[in-house]
Amino acid sequence: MTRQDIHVGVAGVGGIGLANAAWLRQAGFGVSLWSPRGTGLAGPARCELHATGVLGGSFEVQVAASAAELSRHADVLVIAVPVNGHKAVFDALAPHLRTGQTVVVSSMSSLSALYAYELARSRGVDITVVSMGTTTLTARRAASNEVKVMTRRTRLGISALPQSALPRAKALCQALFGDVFDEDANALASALTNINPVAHAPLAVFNWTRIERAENWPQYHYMTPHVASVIVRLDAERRALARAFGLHVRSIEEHFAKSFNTRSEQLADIAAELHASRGGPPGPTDVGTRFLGEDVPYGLAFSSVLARIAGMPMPCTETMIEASSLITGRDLRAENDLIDALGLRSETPDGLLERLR
Ligand SMILES: NC(=O)C1=CN([C@@H]2O[C@H](COP(=O)(O)OP(=O)(O)OC[C@H]3O[C@@H](n4cnc5c(N)ncnc54)[C@H](OP(=O)(O)O)[C@@H]3O)[C@@H](O)[C@H]2O)C=CC1
Ligand SMILES: CC(C)(CO)C(=O)C(=O)O
Repeated sequence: MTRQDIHVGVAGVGGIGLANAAWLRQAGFGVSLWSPRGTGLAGPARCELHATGVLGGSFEVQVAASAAELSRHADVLVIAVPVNGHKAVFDALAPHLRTGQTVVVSSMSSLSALYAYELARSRGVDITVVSMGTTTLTARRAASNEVKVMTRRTRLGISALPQSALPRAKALCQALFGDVFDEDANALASALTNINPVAHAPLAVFNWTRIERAENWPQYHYMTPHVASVIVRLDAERRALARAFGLHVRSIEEHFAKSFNTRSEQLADIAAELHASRGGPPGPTDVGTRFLGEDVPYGLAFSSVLARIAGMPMPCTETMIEASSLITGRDLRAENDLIDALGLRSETPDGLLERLR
């Protein structure tokens, strides 16, 4: 099979969906894009996508009008929407999935990959679901068909459901995205590897007035030493939670070193280094930011439920969930639609690990 014979359907036309599409086209793969709620990119059936930054060029991609159309010709599906949309996107795709397809979830949180895998199996369809706890590229959408690609990560973790599919799934991802993948123990390790919740929630809460006034604030400059110290405490709880499930996940400092080649050891110094070298990205300027609206329900609140079933306390995580809910005026714990769909509250650690094999 040559690259032109492999067709990738990308769900999501935000920064990551467009960046993945541009990357895959320049690598020679066929690509279709789908805007799940229909607000981001509507027909015609083809469009020219423009990328700037670390990946530059113009690329022709196909535009799918529905989940059915996206899946019809796709060998691989890439899910590139905030986790708030994962269940809805999988529910829409489920009737159209075929045995043998691979679904790549990037980035994956809250075990959304397990939801997709079990949903397909309940319909008698055997797919492989690949989880990445982050993205291969970082990017921001500039217009409906324009993306600024900020960085390409040097290493990131990957896992597969079923676990036995990992060697084949890793080889496929290397063909698609390059030789940048390390193996995570399972999908829970990939979910807990996602450091956005521990980094983004304090950044957003402690810079809230900047967000509310829509100021231009370079986010690593405002990851000040005291804010960094809160992130480090949340990160310690995230790693302790992983250990309670017999898993090792790398620290936030290691994550930045692997993602962006930073050299400093302490998080506050890493933030200063990133600000000096990149000057950005700018922090969010919208009170609906996914830094709280995605990362608290699907990251911190998910961890809180897992901590309860593992019988361990997460005091800083709980405080941050409450502070985020208070400032947004939302019950962010209640916004996660995967926890109950996966039956996590009544699960046991061993039972959950068994489902991830
Ligand atoms: N951008 C980055 O550099 C990084 C992003 N990530 C993660 O990658 C994922 C994608 O990020 P990014 O592309 O920046 O996000 P965006 O917010 O830009 O994604 C927008 C896309 O997601 C779709 N979408 C949003 N909410 C929903 C929903 N509730 N249901 C269905 N579809 C929805 C939109 O659909 P429509 O077009 O129909 O409006 C649109 O296509 C997120 O989980 C993010 O946390 C992780 C690390 C870096
Ligand atoms: C680009 C980066 C690293 C900023 O926090 C990110 O992870 C995101 O936007 O989700």
